[in-house]
Amino acid sequence: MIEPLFVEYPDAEAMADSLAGHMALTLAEATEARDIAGLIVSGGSTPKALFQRLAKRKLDWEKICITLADDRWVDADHPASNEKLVHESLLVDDAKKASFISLKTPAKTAVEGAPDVQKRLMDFPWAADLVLLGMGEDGHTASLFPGAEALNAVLSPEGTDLCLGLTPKILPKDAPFERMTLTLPALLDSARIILMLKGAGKRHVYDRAMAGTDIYEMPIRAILQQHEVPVEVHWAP
Ligand SMILES: O=C(O)[C@H](O)[C@@H](O)[C@H](O)[C@H](O)COP(=O)(O)O
Repeated sequence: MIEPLFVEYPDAEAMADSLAGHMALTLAEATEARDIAGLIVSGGSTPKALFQRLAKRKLDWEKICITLADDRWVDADHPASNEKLVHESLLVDDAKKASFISLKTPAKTAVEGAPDVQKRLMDFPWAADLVLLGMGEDGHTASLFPGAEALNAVLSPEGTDLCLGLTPKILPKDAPFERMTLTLPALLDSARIILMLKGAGKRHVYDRAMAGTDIYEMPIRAILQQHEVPVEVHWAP
């Protein structure tokens, strides 16, 4: 196994500053090389400071297409919506010119909404130039939750779906909702993956993920232990 590059920062601000620089450079290179860039970002609480810094970068934002690695099945104005976070923290100022593909439809459930989201995602400029992921303390990433009924389907390397609706077996207290998630093959259809982690707890979870191989127990392993896409792990206390 090739170990991911592990970068450690003194604090969360330093991590956000540095990652905003790295991501801006990758996006600038992509818009220059192929006139379009594809960026997949995660929600949750960790990336907000990074989004605010990235939004201030001078980039050809109109050539950048952004979507989410996953979202909670709530309306885009709901406080728990990842789309809301992206609209308020990343798609501001100049970055407003970027195009955004939402993972939410008016369908009642994410499972019912998945075919429409799949159609929208066909317009994303695959392969993604950059995927920004987070990780939960249970070892999930995007919404690839351990124990979820649809986990087999979302992790299947032969799967042809870009996204699927899924309900976490244990609903996270801060966001107890059904999810729409990109599948593992969609997340791996990318040139570079950045995993952004904050706090001692996640450092411990990361070490545990690297110490075992069962991707069903800790789905983040399917990202950390694959050989197709280079992964960098960025951590701050
Ligand atoms: O919608 C979500 O919850 C995510 O996209 C999820 O995969 C997130 O990245 C991790 O749960 C970490 O979340 P925190 O940054 O809030 O710790």
